[in-house]
Amino acid sequence: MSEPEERHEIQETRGIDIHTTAGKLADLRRRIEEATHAGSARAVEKQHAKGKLTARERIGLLLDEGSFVELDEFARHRSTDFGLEHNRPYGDGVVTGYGTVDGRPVAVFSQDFTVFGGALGEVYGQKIVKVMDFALKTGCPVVGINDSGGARIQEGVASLGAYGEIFRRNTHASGVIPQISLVVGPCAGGAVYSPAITDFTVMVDRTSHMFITGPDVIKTVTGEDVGFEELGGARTHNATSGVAHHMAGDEKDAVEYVKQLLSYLPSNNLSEPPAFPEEADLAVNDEDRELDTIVPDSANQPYDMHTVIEHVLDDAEFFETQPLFAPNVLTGFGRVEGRPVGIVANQPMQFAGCLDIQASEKAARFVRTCDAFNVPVVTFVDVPGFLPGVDQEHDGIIRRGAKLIYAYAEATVPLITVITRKAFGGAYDVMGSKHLGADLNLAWPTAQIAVMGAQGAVNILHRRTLAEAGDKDTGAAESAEAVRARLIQEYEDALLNPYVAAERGYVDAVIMPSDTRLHLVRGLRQLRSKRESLPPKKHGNIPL
Ligand SMILES: CCCC(=O)SCCNC(=O)CCNC(=O)[C@H](O)C(C)(C)COP(=O)(O)OP(=O)(O)OC[C@H]1O[C@@H](n2cnc3c(N)ncnc32)[C@H](O)[C@@H]1OP(=O)(O)O
Repeated sequence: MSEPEERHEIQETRGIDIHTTAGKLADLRRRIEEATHAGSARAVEKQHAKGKLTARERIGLLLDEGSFVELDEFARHRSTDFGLEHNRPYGDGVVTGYGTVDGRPVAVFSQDFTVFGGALGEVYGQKIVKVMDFALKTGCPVVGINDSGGARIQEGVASLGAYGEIFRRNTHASGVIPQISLVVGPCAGGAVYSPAITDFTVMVDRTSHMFITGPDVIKTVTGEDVGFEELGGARTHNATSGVAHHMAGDEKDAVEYVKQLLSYLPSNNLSEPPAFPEEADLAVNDEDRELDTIVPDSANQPYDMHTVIEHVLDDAEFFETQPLFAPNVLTGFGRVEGRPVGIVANQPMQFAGCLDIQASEKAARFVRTCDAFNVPVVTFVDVPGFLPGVDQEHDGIIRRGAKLIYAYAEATVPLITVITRKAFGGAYDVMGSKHLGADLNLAWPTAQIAVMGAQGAVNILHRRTLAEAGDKDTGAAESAEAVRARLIQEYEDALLNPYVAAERGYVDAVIMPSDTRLHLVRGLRQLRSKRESLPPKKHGNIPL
């Protein structure tokens, strides 16, 4: 049936005369109704049975009530292959538009699995591209809600082209407007690269899957047996691959996380993150004083860096990103005096806080996100160095660890670094050091800023003395162990402190731990007017 015939039939059956104004209005209402229920009742039921919401229900959860304005509601494909001409639902399987989150403008697209399994065709792609361009022009974040079987097979290369257009928009929008991906169903094949380019990806435990090639293809090609969950479930991408930034228990939790994330980010790179101006009480209180005893006497004993972070942030609220990935470095947002800050911190509870490949990449990406979106970075340092190991070397710790240096060195947002304990070797330089451009570098009296720890240093510096002491162990005035202990003590007293660095201005102040919040408040206030620019260039060449 041709399109005019089809339309005529519908009008007749519904008793609408589109030659009258009332009829035209009724016709619009009918079309809206049809567009709103584009997926079959059976498909919606199946969707709910899987514990998943529909595309429109998700938008309803995300946006402020009544704020959603839909675009391209009546767009539909014009394909004629494989019988597609008989199935032309309004919207073409994706709901796009704009609205507000906490009163702030946000653009959104929400893939509708109940229509063609959310598979992306030419028109569907054009809708996404249009809303992304709209967001870029108006300077508002884009939230992409992904639940799709990927490229619409019937539309072939037109579908692949549409993906390419989306990837290009993702790239051009990167660092201009925040882009957040909610993956709430399948996201397969090359389709995964759109979320991968965005700033944050949130997945839902058990119902989200991301993979380039699925279990069947893997079985055929490599013989490996793996299920969807293990291959590309939320836990895998949160804990193992680092693709995702949050593993939500359900879709409500996922949407809540996205809303909170947005609250720390500006609408675009030319505006400031939203602030709740409130003046901090600068008097040191009992809670602040708890930090004076947090660092154990023994350098080998860990403490939880979360506690330090929570003590300096407003209401002790630390909104962590990627908590399950590379837990030896902590990243996330918080507020100081109502203004967002990004936190990067070594975590002595994991691998003694060593930096490894995953931690370096996690922190580097986070620093760059903060820098792109005008969020000051506060860094807490307790790092014994880079994690030793053949795997680390062969997997590229040199190239991949360099990303963190690059990220700090090119960041022009306010940078404040607090060394709580160890800052050894290259890791000292990497973790927001003065030398990479931090604005204010503070150290606690417990800081140990040196090339390496005492054991390693004494072994190298006093190898001969220790060997001789070992030879004479029997009957010597001073046992080998006593010699070692004395040399360690000498090294610690001479070099394992913050004062050698302070003498050189590498740290701006040695502070009481209990004064940390006070220093952050004052420093961040002062740095609000910071202006720094880098040499003009097309773009840098970060070691990828
Ligand atoms: C640059 C991008 C390149 C790419 O995207 S390459 C990747 C291409 N996509 C894929 O390989 C995934 C194909 N789909 C699947 O494996 C499964 O449908 C998937 C996503 C795991 C979901 O499985 P189920 O939950 O069991 O759902 P289902 O299979 O019954 O699908 C529901 C309806 O959606 C349809 N569908 C799914 N993926 C499609 C696609 N790519 N193109 C066209 N139609 C597609 C599927 O035929 C089914 O339709 P119907 O309800 O039976 O009419």
